[in-house]
Amino acid sequence: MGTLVLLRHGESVWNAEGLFTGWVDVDLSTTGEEEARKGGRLLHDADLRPDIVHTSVLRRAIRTADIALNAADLHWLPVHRSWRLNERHYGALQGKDKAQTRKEYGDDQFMVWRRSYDTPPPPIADDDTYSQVGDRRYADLPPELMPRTECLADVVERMLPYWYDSIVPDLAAGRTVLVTAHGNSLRALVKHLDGIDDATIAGLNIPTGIPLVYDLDDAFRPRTPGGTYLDPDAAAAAIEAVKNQGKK
Ligand SMILES: O=C(O)[C@H](O)COP(=O)(O)O
Repeated sequence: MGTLVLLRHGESVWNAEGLFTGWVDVDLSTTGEEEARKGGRLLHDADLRPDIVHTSVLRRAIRTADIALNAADLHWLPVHRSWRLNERHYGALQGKDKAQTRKEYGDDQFMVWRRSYDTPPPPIADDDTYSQVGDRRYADLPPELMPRTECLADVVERMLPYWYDSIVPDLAAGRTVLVTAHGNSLRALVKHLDGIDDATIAGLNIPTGIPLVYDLDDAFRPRTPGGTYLDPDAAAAAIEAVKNQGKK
């Protein structure tokens, strides 16, 4: 029931520099801003008109929604933000260079930290420059919910309440819903939607800035498994680039 559009934020400054980002609040690069505009134009050209937007509390997703909506002439839409749509907290890897980490710890450990379903990176110390402890935007979060690291299973667990409580009701009301979020929070959502098993999800990557459209049935399951990218060729190339991060 309803149409769901998923949009990963455009390239961020730290994506461009090859750094693990997680909950660090970095901005879009100029390439990322252009990707967001292109994402909005793709929506417009496909005649897809979201009625409502859900995004994280991180600047790269918020700005992507803003730029894309502006390009689609939908800048006036209501937007809801939640920490539950944030990127996966990357623990002590936040701020670290992906290629260097891969060299230092080896391919296997690197991939376990990036893509295993249930092994989180080591936790970040509260006094680390890239810790979010004390960040005002999380002041209302019960302390036991504030992550110091997360694996994808943790993201599924904290994202799903938002899916059921905030996004599904919009879909049930017949709205077209745009979710502008992050590589791993969207992987968590796609895992749920498509019923992907814990091992197979390791091979799924989400490209930046290309809308992925899901037509949902009455049980809020995709009519077309995997959904449809509005620019499939660009998506395939960008997916390959995400996969190869850290291999420079
Ligand atoms: O947080 C990050 O570093 C990226 O946005 C996602 O990174 P990944 O593709 O290495 O998980």
